[in-house]
Amino acid sequence: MATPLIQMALDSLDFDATVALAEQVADSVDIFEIGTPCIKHNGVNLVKELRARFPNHLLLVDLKTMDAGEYEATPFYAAGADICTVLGVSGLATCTGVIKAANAHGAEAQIDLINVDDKAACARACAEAGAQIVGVHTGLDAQAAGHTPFNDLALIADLGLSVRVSVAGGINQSTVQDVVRAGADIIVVGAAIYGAASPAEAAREIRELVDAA
Ligand SMILES: O=C(CO)[C@H](O)[C@H](O)COP(=O)(O)O
Repeated sequence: MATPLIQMALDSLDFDATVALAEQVADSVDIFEIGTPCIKHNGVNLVKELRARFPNHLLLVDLKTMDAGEYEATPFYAAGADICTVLGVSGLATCTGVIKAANAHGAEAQIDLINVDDKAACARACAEAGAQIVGVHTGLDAQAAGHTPFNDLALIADLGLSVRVSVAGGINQSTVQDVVRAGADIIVVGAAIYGAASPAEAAREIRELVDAA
């Protein structure tokens, strides 16, 4: 199995702080995620800025699209996004719209399974529709209520679908090797890096743990 990719979630609202944080952790991560609050606050110009500064990193825009999939995602792919996210709860028509926009730009669509009741059925349907990535995701509010993504990751990874599986939701130094072993292809880390005293050092630790798993 290939070494999983590490995705750093940039969840600040501040444009300059987001760019500065990306600079600090760039050596240790593969994908920059522009988090949902961040992209809503800063818009497509932040995609262009990160694309220009980091031509060799993948760029995920966490749109969490809920409707008008193709229309909403198209300008972000055009600005340089490699991956945009769409909510599985939006339904297949919206997911298919984002997949269509991704394909038109030689890019990828990620279906976020957050709050989907039947995650296996949604993942299967979206894989059949051509999605490249499904995201197992315990959001920040669900984390605050004590939830974790680990059981859902095992469920989705064990389906053996022809999509990559991403996992997000409070992953940190003590759990990152477990999610590698559970079959995650993309590991998302936000607070464990940006909330650390040294984000650069925390990102290095995560990299070493993933590489050693
Ligand atoms: O998409 C998100 C919230 O909806 C976060 O970016 C994602 O959960 C990663 O952050 P953390 O590691 O802090 O959970």
